[in-house]
Amino acid sequence: MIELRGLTRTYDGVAVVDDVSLTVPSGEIATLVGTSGSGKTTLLRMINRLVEPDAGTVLIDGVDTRTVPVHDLRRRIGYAIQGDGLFPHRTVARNIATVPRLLGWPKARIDARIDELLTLFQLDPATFRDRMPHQLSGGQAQRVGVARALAARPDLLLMDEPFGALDAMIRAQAQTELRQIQRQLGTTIILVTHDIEEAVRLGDRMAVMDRGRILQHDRPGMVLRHPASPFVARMLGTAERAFRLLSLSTVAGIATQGSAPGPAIHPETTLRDALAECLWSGREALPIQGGGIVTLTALRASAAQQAPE
Ligand SMILES: Nc1ncnc2c1ncn2[C@@H]1O[C@H](COP(=O)(O)OP(=O)(O)OP(=O)(O)O)[C@@H](O)[C@H]1O
Repeated sequence: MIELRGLTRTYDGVAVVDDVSLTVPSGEIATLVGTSGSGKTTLLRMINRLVEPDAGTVLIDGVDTRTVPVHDLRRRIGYAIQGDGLFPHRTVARNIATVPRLLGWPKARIDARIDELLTLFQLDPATFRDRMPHQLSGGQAQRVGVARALAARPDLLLMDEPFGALDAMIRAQAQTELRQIQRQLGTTIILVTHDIEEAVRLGDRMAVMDRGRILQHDRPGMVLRHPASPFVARMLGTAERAFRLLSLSTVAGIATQGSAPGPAIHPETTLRDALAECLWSGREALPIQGGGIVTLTALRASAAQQAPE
């Protein structure tokens, strides 16, 4: 579990992070969204002490991070940033190996880990292991950046816009991969993003920041249904809220028996995507792979049920 208590950081007399407290239970993903300059990156960097707080404490599993030598702390915490932050003169393999080498892992274990991570991120090890960062596309470099952050299996992973340079398709894929990896390893993740969709999709809880303060911190469904203020509602995109809520559930939950014409959809398809498919193809119902159908009526009923009173 990670606990931030009363964290404050001031620059030029302005508190850019202002008395922020936040608890993230172990094995959860907390997403952090907010206006530009609201202090998200500063808050994240106070956790691994790349920025020292002026006040407040960070506890990781009950241990005050000030009592841990900074280099030990940074080795234990994965950190993936926008851009990728790769060392330009090191191969992909050497980049991924950075922390395992510092920790003194045997070479065979490091090599196996590099191949495992490259495969996980759909980068063929034989092709990519010896490439230099400038020989990668932006999206490939970002995936290597995330692989490097995960290399030593950190319990805590801090991510600052890690998927910013990915196109929509690879981005969705990278998000799914991150979720799978996180579930497998039980990693606790704090992820800063500008993408509300990403925050809703990935966050067990999401925090909304403005001017150094957290305005709301709750399950995405709760934030969408009950934004704490008109400002939060605007941030979430007032007109988009209904669709974002629909993207939190899959058709498996509202499937009924029956048959319907046309191509079948996957049971994990979100209600939002199913609605789009109904509208786009002009169908009143869609067959689901493996049996059952989802109807437009059920989609509308589900949307109405989720709407705030
Ligand atoms: N080293 C610094 N010196 C002075 N001011 C700083 C420093 N680092 C950050 N700031 C200021 O602190 C505020 C918060 O910055 P921060 O990068 O944490 O915001 P952010 O929410 O991550 O922004 P964005 O979404 O635009 O990336 C900004 O006004 C920024 O200009």
